[in-house]
Amino acid sequence: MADPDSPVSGRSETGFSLTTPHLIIGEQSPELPHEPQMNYLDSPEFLDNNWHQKLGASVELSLENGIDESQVKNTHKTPSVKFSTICQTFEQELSPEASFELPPPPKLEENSLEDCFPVTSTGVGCRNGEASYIGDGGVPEIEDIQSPMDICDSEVEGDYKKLVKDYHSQRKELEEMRILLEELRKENRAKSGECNEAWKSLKELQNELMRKSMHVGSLGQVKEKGKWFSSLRDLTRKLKIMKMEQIKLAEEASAYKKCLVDMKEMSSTINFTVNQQIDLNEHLKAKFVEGAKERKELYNKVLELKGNIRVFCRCRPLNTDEIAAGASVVVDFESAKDADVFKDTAPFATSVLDGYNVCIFAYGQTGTGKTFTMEGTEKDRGVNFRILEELFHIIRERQKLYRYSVSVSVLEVYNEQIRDLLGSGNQAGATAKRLEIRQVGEGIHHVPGLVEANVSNMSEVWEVLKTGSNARAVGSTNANEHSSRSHCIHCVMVKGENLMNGECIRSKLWLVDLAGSERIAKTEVQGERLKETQNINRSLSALGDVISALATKSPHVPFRNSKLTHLLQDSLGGDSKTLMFVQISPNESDLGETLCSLNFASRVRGVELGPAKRQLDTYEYLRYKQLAEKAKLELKSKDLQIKKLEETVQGQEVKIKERDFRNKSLQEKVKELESQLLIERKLARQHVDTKIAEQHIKNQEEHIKAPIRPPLGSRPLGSLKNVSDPTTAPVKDQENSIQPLVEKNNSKAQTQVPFRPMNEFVKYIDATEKENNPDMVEQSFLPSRTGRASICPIARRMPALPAPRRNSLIPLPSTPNTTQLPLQFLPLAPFSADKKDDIDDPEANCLPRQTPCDSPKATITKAGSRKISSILRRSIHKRIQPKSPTQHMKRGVNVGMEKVRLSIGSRGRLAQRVLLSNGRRPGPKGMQKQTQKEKEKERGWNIGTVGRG
Ligand SMILES: Nc1ncnc2c1ncn2[C@@H]1O[C@H](COP(=O)(O)OP(=O)(O)OP(=O)(O)O)[C@@H](O)[C@H]1O
Repeated sequence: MADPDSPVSGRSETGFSLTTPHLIIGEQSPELPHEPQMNYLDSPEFLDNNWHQKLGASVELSLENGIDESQVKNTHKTPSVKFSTICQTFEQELSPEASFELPPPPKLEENSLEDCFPVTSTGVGCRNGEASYIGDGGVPEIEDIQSPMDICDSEVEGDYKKLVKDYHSQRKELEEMRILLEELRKENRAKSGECNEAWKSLKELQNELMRKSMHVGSLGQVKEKGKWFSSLRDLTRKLKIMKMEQIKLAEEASAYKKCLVDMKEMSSTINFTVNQQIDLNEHLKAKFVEGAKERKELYNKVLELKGNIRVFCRCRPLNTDEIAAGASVVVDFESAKDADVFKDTAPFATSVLDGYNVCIFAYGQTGTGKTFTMEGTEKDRGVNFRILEELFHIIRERQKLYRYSVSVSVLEVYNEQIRDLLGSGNQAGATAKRLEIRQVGEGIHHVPGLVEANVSNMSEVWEVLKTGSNARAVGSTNANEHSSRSHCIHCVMVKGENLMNGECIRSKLWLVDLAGSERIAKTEVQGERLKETQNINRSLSALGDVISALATKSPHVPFRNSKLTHLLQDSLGGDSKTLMFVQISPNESDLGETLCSLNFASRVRGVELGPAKRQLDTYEYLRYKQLAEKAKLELKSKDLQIKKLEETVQGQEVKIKERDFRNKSLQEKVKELESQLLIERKLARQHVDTKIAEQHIKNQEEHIKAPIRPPLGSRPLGSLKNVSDPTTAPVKDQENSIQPLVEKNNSKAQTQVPFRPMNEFVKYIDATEKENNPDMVEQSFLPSRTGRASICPIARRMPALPAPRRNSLIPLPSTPNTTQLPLQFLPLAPFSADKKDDIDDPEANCLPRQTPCDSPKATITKAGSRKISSILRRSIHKRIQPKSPTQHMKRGVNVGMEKVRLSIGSRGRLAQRVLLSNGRRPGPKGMQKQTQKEKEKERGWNIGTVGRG
């Protein structure tokens, strides 16, 4: 509703309202003289004069945009409605809400004629030159007038009668005019009601149009379309990234596949070759092992046949002292002269390297040559050197098949004490370290802290042997005596590994130079020497006991009865080989000792140790077993790694397949979205095109069907006779009424406003690329695509601003741009009741002459107005959305239809409303923030309120 305080809407001088349909009262009031040369404002002739160009402003009316109040204030003049001063002059300021009602005619005074026409000599005249109503009773009839003979002559009488006659005629005409005026009032009331109804309907139409527009906008889903495009771009970008990743993964997978195939081929080839070699080696190994085993068995069988405890008796020759003393030789055997003792000793070296424990010791009386046999001299090497030499010789021979390590320890047992001859305690002044025997395993005894000198060649062996011999001599002032009262033991420890089958052995070679076995009674020693002799005899007796136990296969062997037997436990048992040298003296004086030694040798010789047992190195065996298990675990881990690698490759392949599937699904989704978008767009275009085409057709039909209502008030009161003349008046009026203004103007509109078909716009927006390209904004058709028309009474030429893109299909606000509008849509000229002012005003000549109210063509106008009203009602009831503006005029009532601008071609961008009237371009948010009052003003009617400036 209009603001009642507004001077325009509340107290409009024209009686028009911004929000209500208005009535236009023609310029020709009854008292105005008829000027045939003046044209009506809305006549085609007048329009041809381009009078609107002289007008200062025009306002375009539409439902969506009203006229700014300030603009209305400044740009129009509101005429007042005036009727003839003869009849009545009034200025009625009509309220915008109230219907247009003419004020009631003034009551005629019955006696006014007498006042107006006093019976004087001057006759009837007008007061102040204005006509007055004369009552019926106050007007004398011609017959009733008495001729004043004294004051009037015949000439005056004639004038008087003529005046009376004119008075009567004018009185009749006045009555007719009153009747006509009453009819017009009634018709005015009816039209006002219709206009109100039409206004209400138009408001409903406006709301409906807004809903439709919003619906169309929602159909387009313009906002969502932007989101869709952004989502499409994101999806496209993600798709590209995923495609790149897919390509990389595919390349990696193919490389993995190739590598895997190559690796498989290589591994299969290598495995085949390795398997072949393994089979061959296994075959050779088996053969070799069988051969070696056979050799060992045969060799061991030979040794067994010879006896595991072999006893050699060696008799030294008489020395120079004995020869000088004339000692006799009691021992005589041919082999005693054979010095080649070591020939049968060398095979024990092979047994040591094969893993057998060997014990070689020399037993005999003091000075019989035990040390000479075991150690020898530099020119004549003893058993120790020779057997070690033989040992390293065999090692060299077996170096391709076996790997050996040899270490040598030198110790002595003196008075039942073990002494390390290679240790630091053997130096002068040093305290000898006491060593103990420990059993570290089943049948394995070890002396903790005993120095083990690693040797790899005979020079090293010789150095070790020499060191031990020197250490043994340091401990006594008399080296010969000391050596006779202690057991000197060389322990050669051999560790061997069979390189073919990994078999390891750990064996010992005991080389023992025993103390002299003299009888105590013979030596008659006392004190410390007796103690030494007792210890020596005890140890030798223990050795005899052990050998006796072994010979009798006693379950208990007393190895621990002495340090000597305890040390030699590993090599005196049934698992070892033993060689004993029995040293005897050939001197007759030593015969008893020689017999004792031979008896002892006889007992040892009779011992059957049984088959020897190989000393396998269980430690190395366990170690290699652990290594084998570790290798198996590593092999399993490698297999697991290979399996994991294969699983990884398979997983990558699965991922690639999943990504391929995902890419395909995304591509299909993108295609679906694009197709859906195109369909939505086409539907929106078709909908809008259909609406536009329907509205255009209906508007054309309405313009064709709507007859023009003859203007009212085109004649003065005095021209009533022309009305009565049916032969002349209709001819002239026919010129204005035959061709409706709307129709004429519509023909011009068709030439001036070529409504472009929407297909022209659609062809620019079909390309999807242009949708996404913001730079591709339509340019050429934007100013003309508006297709807007105005029903404003006055148009003003304004340069057309380039229409920006729209965000929606919401109808745009109106614009005063009328450069391309058809003339029937141009605003009407303002009505001015003041004729003088209008005449003086040069622009007033351009104003239309409205149909006077007293026009004899009132009946025709009424019929035309009824037709227009019926059309209007039908159009309202049909709720047609008027796109093209229409103009309906009926007896000064100018009913304008809103125009709707529908613009399409957002092409994927948010459309924007275009406000051409004031250059504003409010966005959707700005439009929403408008107050209801402003919306009503903008969407309201503003007919006749513009262009007056
Ligand atoms: N077969 C032999 N040929 C020549 N000389 C020998 C032989 N055997 C021993 N002799 C000489 O006999 C002497 C004594 O020898 P030897 O020291 O080896 O005897 P022994 O038994 O070790 O004495 P002891 O018990 O005191 O150690 C040495 O001078 C040595 O040269």
